[in-house]
Amino acid sequence: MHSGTFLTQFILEEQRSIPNATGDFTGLLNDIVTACKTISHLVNRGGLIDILGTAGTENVQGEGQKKLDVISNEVMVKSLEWTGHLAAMASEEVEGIISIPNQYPKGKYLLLFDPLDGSSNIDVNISVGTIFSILRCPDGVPEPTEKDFLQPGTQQVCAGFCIYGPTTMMVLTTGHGVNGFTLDQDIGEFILTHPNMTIPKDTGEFAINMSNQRFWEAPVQRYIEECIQGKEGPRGKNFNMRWVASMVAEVYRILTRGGIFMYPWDSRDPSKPGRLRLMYEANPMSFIVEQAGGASSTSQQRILEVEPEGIHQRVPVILGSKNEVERVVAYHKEA
Ligand SMILES: O=P(O)(O)OC[C@H]1O[C@](O)(COP(=O)(O)O)[C@@H](O)[C@@H]1O
Ligand SMILES: [Mg+2]
Ligand SMILES: [Mg+2]
Repeated sequence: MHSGTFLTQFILEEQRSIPNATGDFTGLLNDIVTACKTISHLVNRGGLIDILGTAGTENVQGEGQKKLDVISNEVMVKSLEWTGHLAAMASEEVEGIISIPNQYPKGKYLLLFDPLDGSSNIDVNISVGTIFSILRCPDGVPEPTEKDFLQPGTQQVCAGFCIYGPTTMMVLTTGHGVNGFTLDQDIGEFILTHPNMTIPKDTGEFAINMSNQRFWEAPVQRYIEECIQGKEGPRGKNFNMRWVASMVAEVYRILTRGGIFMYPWDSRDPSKPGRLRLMYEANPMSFIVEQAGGASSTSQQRILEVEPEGIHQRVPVILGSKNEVERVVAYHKEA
């Protein structure tokens, strides 16, 4: 595909490469694109319309919801429930499965999404995004339940994220590499601007929330300590650090210039396996990172092979440039 291709055309071309394709998948992706364009518009309006600040409610994670968490969740559900491509949905902001109202036809796909990623950055005008993962609904299941969603990340049909930053971009994979599209606000279309995004195997840039350092396990302490020691230390090279606190922005940076992003297990709340959610953050981002030549691990196993136990379960996340991720995993094995 040459740069300048419209996303709609790109999706249609992809569909043509799938034997007996019905157009269901293409239709679903177009619905998601429409929802993200709507959220992009709202995010961009910010203080001009009453969408900043807290909603005064809590989600299933026990986190305070921002108005935009609730609004973007509503936009996703309302844009997708009637179109006939989905059997059911699941969202970071909704405890149970979101079923398709009876008046609408059902489709063969399951959608999981984080409607607004990087919520702590909304009010301070830093990039946020939407993350999504598409699975097939098991055959013969008219009314999917949570267990039908509990498929390992290797079963994803498609994963993507939209980042609402200086430009609005959509990053997608259907298992044939990773492509980035920029929203042309003038014509309201996503245009292919970043074909075949790939992550360099090596990097000199790490991203982790350093304020949690005292709670990390020894292998993570060792890895970060060695990065900080730089040229004078065992790594013999200097490292730079970044932390945006929006996973979409961290992953987009890594897709653009490499790097390693870590949100490891920490002892702040030992009962919690991690901060980030497997089904609508770690799995879609891991599919994208691996398709771009990177790696993604819990420190013990490939994230995409984790057997899910619940739609809101959390996992430790270490992803990015392959050689660095493998080094962190090796430090855990040695420990
Ligand atoms: O506030 P912290 O500990 O730096 O965590 C930041 C992380 O939390 C998140 O904001 C969690 O996602 P949500 O905003 O969707 O809840 C990630 O995007 C980000 O990487
Ligand atoms: Mg998130
Ligand atoms: Mg979120």
